[in-house]
Amino acid sequence: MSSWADDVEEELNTTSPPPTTTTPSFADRLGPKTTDQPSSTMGPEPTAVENGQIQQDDNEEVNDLIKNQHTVTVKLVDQQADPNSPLYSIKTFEELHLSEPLLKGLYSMKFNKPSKIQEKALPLLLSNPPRNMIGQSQSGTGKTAAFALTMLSRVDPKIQAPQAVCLAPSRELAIQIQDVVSTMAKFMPEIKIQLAAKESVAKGATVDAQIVVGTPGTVLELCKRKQMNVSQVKVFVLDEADEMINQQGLGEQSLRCKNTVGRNAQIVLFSATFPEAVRMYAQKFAPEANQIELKREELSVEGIRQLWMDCKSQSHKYDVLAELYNVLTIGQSIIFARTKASVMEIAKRLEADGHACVALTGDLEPTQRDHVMSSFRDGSHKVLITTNVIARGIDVLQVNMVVNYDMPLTPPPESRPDPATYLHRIGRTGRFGRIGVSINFVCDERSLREMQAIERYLGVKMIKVPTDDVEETEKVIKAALKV
Ligand SMILES: Nc1ncnc2c1ncn2[C@@H]1O[C@H](COP(=O)(O)OP(=O)(O)OP(=O)(O)O)[C@@H](O)[C@H]1O
Repeated sequence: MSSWADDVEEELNTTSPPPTTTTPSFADRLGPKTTDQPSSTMGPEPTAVENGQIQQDDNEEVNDLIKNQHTVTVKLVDQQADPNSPLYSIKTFEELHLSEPLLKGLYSMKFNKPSKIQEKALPLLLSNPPRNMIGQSQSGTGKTAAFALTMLSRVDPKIQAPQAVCLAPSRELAIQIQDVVSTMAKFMPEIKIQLAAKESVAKGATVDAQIVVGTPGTVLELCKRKQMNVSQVKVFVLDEADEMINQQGLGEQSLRCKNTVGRNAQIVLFSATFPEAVRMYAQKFAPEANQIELKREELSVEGIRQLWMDCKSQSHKYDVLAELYNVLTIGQSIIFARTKASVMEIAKRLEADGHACVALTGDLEPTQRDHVMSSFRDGSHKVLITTNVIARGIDVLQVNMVVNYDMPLTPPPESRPDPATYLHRIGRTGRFGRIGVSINFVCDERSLREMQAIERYLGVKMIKVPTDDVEETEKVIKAALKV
């Protein structure tokens, strides 16, 4: 009989990659670039900037807002499941019969009531026998807690080996998830949570934590080196699952990880976006899964005011950004540029012009990345310039502005407008019912069309603010942010 390590080796050699080339991308489904008419799946007309209704208030109020914003479609695999059953959706965490220490952990995080996705997903995630899940809800609505609770509820503290594995697309997100799970497990000292990202596990050390949160490359590497035995894994989670299964490289690694943990694990896929073609693949990845789905017109987070600025040229974009520095530092801001080189260039120029900021790209060493991220999280830096590397999942509540310095595009050679990445980028603000502002910089016909394609796809109308009247623009932004 082959050992688990042999199985891993075999998987690494034999598993075929997911259909990254045959699966049409999200952008493939965009309408023609030149059409001005909205698509028939347009959502409600966007609200005006000054109509921002969502208050940045206490958790209670925010929670109600989250719960009441949208209806979600729940597709149950088990058609016998009774939608009127009290377990179909829950109003309190107590109804889940979680262990006392886990409930204490939740309350210590001030999670007094479940959000809508938690309310719908948790009873399904925790039911027995375990069922796979494909869960979707808008950015910042509490998906992490849903899968964190699932992992913490299913592991046996007496077994000192990995029983739940959660994979994320970036080091920063894996660290954040590990932090959330650890905080939630604060009163469960017998449960260990291990980060599995570059340089987080010493060479030769054995991973004996019950829960492992990491990036797929490192997890595979640890399995291959026999530092981690995944034969007892009961829950396998992919956060940002559409990206994890569909992006070249990541998709292949995620599939190998899934095949390595074996057939019996409960597969849990979560994301704010599941483009249709990727959803079909997700259904193969997590067979017979219960599904919680959003309609296209529900994808946008209502608390985020989406603005745009008509810059004269590429170089004018920098001047406009520098002029906005005052409003960028009201709270915290993330500026997304397309390439690592432009991220570094923008950061260098801002610093030279006396505007403090930090830059994060995949080129930095892990320790540098951690340093940048913690200086942003602790507020010592208020402006972060980055690429798509942290477009997803990052939860820094003080971020109230996001700038798309360059519009998001799918990877080359297609390089088409990418509504999914757009949603994830702007979703770094407006977390859990808070107010946020996003600004798109447009500087020519092409970038205008890219933005319009995203507008049409999402059924939103972005509001133009002037580039030659900083005071007016500041006024609009401050009104939107209610400051
Ligand atoms: N039940 C709850 N009560 C209060 N706050 C909550 C609750 N659930 C989650 N939160 C908070 O909401 C914020 C957003 O949660 P989370 O990061 O899980 O969102 P997400 O849905 O995973 O977003 P994304 O799609 O961007 O990854 C976090 O700061 C989290 O602490």
